[in-house]
Amino acid sequence: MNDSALELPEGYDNKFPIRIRGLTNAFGDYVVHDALDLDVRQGEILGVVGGSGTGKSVLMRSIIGLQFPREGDIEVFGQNITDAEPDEVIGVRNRWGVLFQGGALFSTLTVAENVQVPLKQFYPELDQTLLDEIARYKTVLTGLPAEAASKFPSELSGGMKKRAGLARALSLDPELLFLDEPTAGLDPIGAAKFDELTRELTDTLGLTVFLITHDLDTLYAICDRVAVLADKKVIAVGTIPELLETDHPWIQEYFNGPRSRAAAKSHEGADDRRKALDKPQAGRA
Ligand SMILES: Nc1ncnc2c1ncn2[C@@H]1O[C@H](COP(=O)(O)OP(=O)(O)OP(=O)(O)O)[C@@H](O)[C@H]1O
Repeated sequence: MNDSALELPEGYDNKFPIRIRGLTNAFGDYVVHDALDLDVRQGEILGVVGGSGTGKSVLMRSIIGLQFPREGDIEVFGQNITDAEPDEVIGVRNRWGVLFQGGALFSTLTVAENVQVPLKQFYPELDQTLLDEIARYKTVLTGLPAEAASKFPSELSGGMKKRAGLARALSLDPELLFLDEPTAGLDPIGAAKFDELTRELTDTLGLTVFLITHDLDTLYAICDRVAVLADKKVIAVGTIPELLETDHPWIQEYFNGPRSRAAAKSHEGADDRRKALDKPQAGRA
């Protein structure tokens, strides 16, 4: 879909599809982020964690232009999107896909029609036959049966809705994928399958993934690095072993707690398996 190649700014080397510097977000007097910095590396799945209300979703919304920051710079593919007019960043906006919490599917549209929404928005010239073909392909790509394309969200299970939301997020062949708590509400088997799908699609499609989660299994199973939000900033970013070396109390409590240790144990070897698959080491600190 992205034939309308974005003119990358001179000097941009695509190592960091997202760079954030000095980001401040506030609602009235309530400051959510205060001079937050973050780099997301090309090709990685970056897990974003933090206590409830630390601003993970607000951070994601800032990057995709749904939250106007009070201060700071956000570059996506080398282009500063914070002070740009919507028209100026259209070439960036069609290079990302978003799976919002809960899927956020349009309930009156079928799965295929949901997948076609971004296509129609960015490529109004596409004819219906092609739109149907793309929607069917994206539906199957996310592990749904082809028949699911003609179903309405109310006819799908929770796991199927997530996959349908993912199909829509992938409709424009994005390079960047934003996932907001993708496994929330799924049973453990469904969650593990969704994790596997995320890893597989990331590797085969060459995606960079910004993944907000509370799911420790997801962090251990598929994330290359983890960014920790606390104290209005990203206080640390690295692999889980690297984070364990930091002495911030929240990080210690989070990753050394019994649930984290259980998740670590059940995913022992996940890192080695990823390396064995010869995954490029982008995203490794
Ligand atoms: N539109 C808004 N108006 C006012 N306050 C908001 C708005 N959106 C978010 N907030 C506040 O910003 C803070 C961060 O919210 P955010 O949803 O980003 O947290 P989060 O880290 O994603 O939390 P959770 O893990 O519970 O989903 C919260 O205190 C929230 O109440």
